[in-house]
Amino acid sequence: NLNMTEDKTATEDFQAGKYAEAVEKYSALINATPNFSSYYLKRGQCYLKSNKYKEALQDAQKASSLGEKSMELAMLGGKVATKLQMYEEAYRFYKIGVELDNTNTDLVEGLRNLQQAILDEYELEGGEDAEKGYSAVDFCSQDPYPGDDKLLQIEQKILENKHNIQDTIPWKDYKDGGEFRGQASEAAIEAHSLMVAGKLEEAVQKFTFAIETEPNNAILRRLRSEAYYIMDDKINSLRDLWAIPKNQRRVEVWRLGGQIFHDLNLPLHAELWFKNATRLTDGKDEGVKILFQRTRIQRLYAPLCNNLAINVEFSDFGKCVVAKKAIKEGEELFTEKPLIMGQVMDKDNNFALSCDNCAASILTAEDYFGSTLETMEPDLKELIRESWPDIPTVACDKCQKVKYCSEDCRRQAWVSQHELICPARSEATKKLHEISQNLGHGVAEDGVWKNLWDAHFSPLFLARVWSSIISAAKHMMKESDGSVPTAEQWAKARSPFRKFMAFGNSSAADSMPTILNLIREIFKDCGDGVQYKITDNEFNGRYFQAVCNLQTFSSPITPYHRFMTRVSKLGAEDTRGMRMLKYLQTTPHLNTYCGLFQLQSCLNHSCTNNVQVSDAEVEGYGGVKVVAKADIKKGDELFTTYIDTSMPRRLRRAWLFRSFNFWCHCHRCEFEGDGPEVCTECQKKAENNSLFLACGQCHRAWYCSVPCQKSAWRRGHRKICRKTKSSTDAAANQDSIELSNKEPEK
Ligand SMILES: C[S@@+](CC[C@H](N)C(=O)[O-])C[C@H]1O[C@@H](n2cnc3c(N)ncnc32)[C@H](O)[C@@H]1O
Repeated sequence: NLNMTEDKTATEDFQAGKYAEAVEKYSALINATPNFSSYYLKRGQCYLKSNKYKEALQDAQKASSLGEKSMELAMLGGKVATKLQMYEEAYRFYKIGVELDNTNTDLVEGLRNLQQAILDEYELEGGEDAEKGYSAVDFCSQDPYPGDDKLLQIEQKILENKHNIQDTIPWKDYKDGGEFRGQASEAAIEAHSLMVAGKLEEAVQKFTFAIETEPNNAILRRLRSEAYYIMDDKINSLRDLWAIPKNQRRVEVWRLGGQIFHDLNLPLHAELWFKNATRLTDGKDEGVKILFQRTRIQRLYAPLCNNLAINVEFSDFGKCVVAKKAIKEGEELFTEKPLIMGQVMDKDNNFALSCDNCAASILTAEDYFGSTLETMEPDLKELIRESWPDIPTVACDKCQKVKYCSEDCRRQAWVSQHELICPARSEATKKLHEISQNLGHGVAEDGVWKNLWDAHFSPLFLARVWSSIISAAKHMMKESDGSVPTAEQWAKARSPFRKFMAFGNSSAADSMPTILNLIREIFKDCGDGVQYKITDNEFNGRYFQAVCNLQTFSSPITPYHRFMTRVSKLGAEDTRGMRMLKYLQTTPHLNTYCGLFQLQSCLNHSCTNNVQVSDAEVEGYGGVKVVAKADIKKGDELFTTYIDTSMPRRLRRAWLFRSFNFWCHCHRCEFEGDGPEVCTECQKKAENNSLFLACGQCHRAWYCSVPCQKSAWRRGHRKICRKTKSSTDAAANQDSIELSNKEPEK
């Protein structure tokens, strides 16, 4: 009663515009009943009115973590998060409203403002003019992988035994061969002319004569090597390069040698030679760096693509997936289970109902039917007892919180990562689990409850990456009876994660200090005398690795589905099947996880994607499958989509930039325009308030003239031009409310 009176006077203060007084009263109410979401919501509204956006957002987040789901909350959180430029957070709040009533005019207005804010930021950053593609090769390292030295020795044996190329070739009394003398010089000039004229065999003969006269001339060797290479005689070509002493090999020598090793399928040598070419050019020769990455990507991924219709290659935007042969629409291209998986921040997830190691659902009949199970007809109960899959669910025996679908999964998880991050291990691990449960909220160092984490994946995911690296290194250390892991063991433990690129242009360490400190605390002492210090750089790197590569997925087949299958197989004479159906109306919610997938993460984004990534069960694990959405020609790149592609061009691009840090370079972005003010083809601006005409078919490109329209059509507009459907008309008119009710796929 006391609360009701206080609440009433606080509301009166609010209505009278006395926000400070109202805040005081709501704060007192919150102190008395800290778990009542409505007071946070009301106090948040007072803060909003007083332009105290941070405080308002904290209250909205607290109300949300207490289970509040109302239009008021959606509007409060959406508005203040937009003001604070926390667009993903704003979108999360507005989605609560969309689920309640997506026609609400305030909500539509709020979403429009959110779109505008994102677009404004895009313009502020310079929009199209500021776009600079990143250089993918610049953030791909050329460091060797652990074990590369041994592979190099094996290649060396192949070179000696199969190609008869020995390690050392005598090269005595070398004189710099800049000046050719007498006969050798004449022969060399003749040979060069023959080479230019395409008379390669004669050129080789002349070079051979010149080399016999002056055997230690590096230039002659290189030229003859080039002639051999054009004649496709790779071994002789290589012999000449090999004969040149290392300190005399110029960039062209290292590059050509790298190419030959690549062609001979000796990738370790190819990498070594390209690396030397990179060194000699101070890393300024993009071409040679790309050649290095092509070789490396092929050696790392060819074994994974052996029996598949796809290959992984290296393109301008880093790795990409390419069709090895023609692919038909609907064809399944590959399935994959994650290298590592973790939780995503979704309030609908209940992780007690799935296995923390393989994502399989561990839903019991009791979980699914709830109290109806008690009142069900006995023969149906019997059917459930007989046919609902029996899952030997176990909990971690230390924390009793994390659940697994089997003893095997429990053991696997413990050894591979859970031991170090089990909530029962320390105060820090406990806190990190709590923050994850509270969807990223918790008490910061300053004692204030706030949002501590700004990503759709849980901070536990990052902790899991480190714990799996440290666990692997410790395991190797123990196997070799060491007292600390060696540098090689650390490198081996980290190497699986090297496949995932990381790119970001902010500092996660600066914006999420509480989480960084907690994670540091967790790994400060990893047991057995092993310590791990996480630098800001490493934190940022792993964070952006997750941002750029994580894919959400669910384990799609639950005990409910298996039960359904069994029920559907009951004969027609068995009436239990029909009677059971009425209890099976609701499909259970599938917990969403995120994972790093080695092949799937090589798929680039396009706003006209030709493949679709969806959930799959892979060898008993939750995973993904990739299916062709259209016919794909041999050699074409495969693209997935990371966002809702019904948005108009500018918004798609701004959204991709904000969420994934890149400006989309897909075909559709190239051949669609932003509006009638600028010619999509030649970028000319319309003058005197006149606007350019739109493509009559798709209404998504505008041209200043017929020649521009024709040129665009020829260059590629025809590939993306589709008749605009009524549902996307709005998007074409910059009026895209689709944003509000479609969830980005990634
Ligand atoms: C999951 S990875 C895709 C594979 C990536 N190319 C690699 O080398 O690992 C996502 C990253 O690829 C790049 N990317 C993907 N699609 C792109 C596109 N349409 N335009 C520009 N960059 C793109 C971005 O850097 C993005 O963060």
